Amino acid sequence: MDFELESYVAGILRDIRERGIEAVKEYSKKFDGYEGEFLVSEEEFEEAERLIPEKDKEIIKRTIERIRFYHEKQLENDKLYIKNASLYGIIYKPIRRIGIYVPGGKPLPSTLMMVGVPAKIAGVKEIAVTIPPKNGKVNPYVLYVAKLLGIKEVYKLGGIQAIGAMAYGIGMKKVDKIFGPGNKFVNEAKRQVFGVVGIDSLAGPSEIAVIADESANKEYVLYDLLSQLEHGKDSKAWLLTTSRELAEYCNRDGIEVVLCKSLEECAEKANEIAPEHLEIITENPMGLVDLIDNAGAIYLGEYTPVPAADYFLGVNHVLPTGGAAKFSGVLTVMDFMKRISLAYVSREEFLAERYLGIRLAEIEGLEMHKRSMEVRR
Ligand SMILES: NC(=O)c1ccc[n+]([C@@H]2O[C@H](COP(=O)([O-])OP(=O)(O)OC[C@H]3O[C@@H](n4cnc5c(N)ncnc54)[C@H](O)[C@@H]3O)[C@@H](O)[C@H]2O)c1
Ligand SMILES: N[C@H](CO)Cc1c[nH]c[nH+]1
Ligand SMILES: [Zn+2]
Repeated sequence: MDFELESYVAGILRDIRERGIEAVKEYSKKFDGYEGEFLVSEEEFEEAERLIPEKDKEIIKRTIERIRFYHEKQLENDKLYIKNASLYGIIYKPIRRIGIYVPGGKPLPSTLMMVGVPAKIAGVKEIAVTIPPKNGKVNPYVLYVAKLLGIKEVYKLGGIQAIGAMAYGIGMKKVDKIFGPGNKFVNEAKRQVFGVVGIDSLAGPSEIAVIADESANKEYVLYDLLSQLEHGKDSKAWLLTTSRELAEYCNRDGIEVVLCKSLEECAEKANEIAPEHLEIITENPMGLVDLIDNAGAIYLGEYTPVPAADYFLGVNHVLPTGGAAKFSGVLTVMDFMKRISLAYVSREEFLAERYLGIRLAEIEGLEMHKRSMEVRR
């Protein structure tokens, strides 16, 4: 836990809560050099669309199709059953209003695809998007993706101030849950507003761990490790290997190399790290899957590099980091839905079984609970 970061972010969030839009404006000016309207106008959407080459529009559409294909399979049906003429189960309802944070230090339109597509499949009605502006503008590809997904509410807001604005409803209608990854400031702000709103997961600075043996192609492994370090100075990369030669080849700045005696030891190291992404490039990658409990995503073999998953495989690239893969997982369609417990009990079953509740209410000393069940005829 980074206590300095915690109190730094808490101070800014408190200020935003207390001073509202004035504070949001000040932090936008300070951190993003932006002064002006936050909501993106219709003209800005149109200008963005004009800027994008037709070929790129096709790339984006095809990628969205692939992401949709993968995610449609995740939608769960209500689970209901009837017993003694009573109805029991779980029904699912989409969250009404969500906020999507799109990272903007290096703008990531692919992240809006990864969050927007499952949100739409789940049936979320209202979506607000925030992204830090660059030179006063939103990345045109992000606006084009928003347009394709039918999202009209995009705000030029980044960092802690974007999370505060979405959580407390400042300069926009409050959202019910915030989705999307970000740097350490964004991630910590999301962690701190949890409870005021929901959050998807702690999806902070990118990470990769690679388990590889002597059979792995050294160049492939090295580029995969470097790919995630490219996201920023807080990103992490680990190589867990049984090959001394590979260990030496990948011994570069930013890469933590662990030479292990066996692949089982590599797997156990991976479980301790709980990396966002775990690549397994060994002779028999499937053979290790059973040994892995903690990873946001597991990618097997030479042809499943993380960047392919980041962009075009269709799998989701919003994943837990910083060890959060020990208790949470990849973003799915069901993160955009709430479970609601449903019961419709028949008189016959109620009267036959209420003695259980009546006695338990006596054990707990809750008289009105007991009466509620007793008074019914
Ligand atoms: N885990 C995942 O699923 C996942 C997916 C995609 C990207 N990522 C990560 O998202 C991150 C994106 O980071 P980014 O920086 O490019 O964009 P970002 O939008 O997350 O952060 C940029 C914003 O941070 C704020 N900021 C910067 N310095 C600050 C300071 N000193 N104090 C307060 N606020 C400050 C500014 O408002 C700035 O606009 C990367 O670390 C990347 O690895 C993670
Ligand atoms: N690797 C990031 C997730 O950690 C996702 C991403 C987006 N663009 C490129 N990469
Ligand atoms: Zn990436």
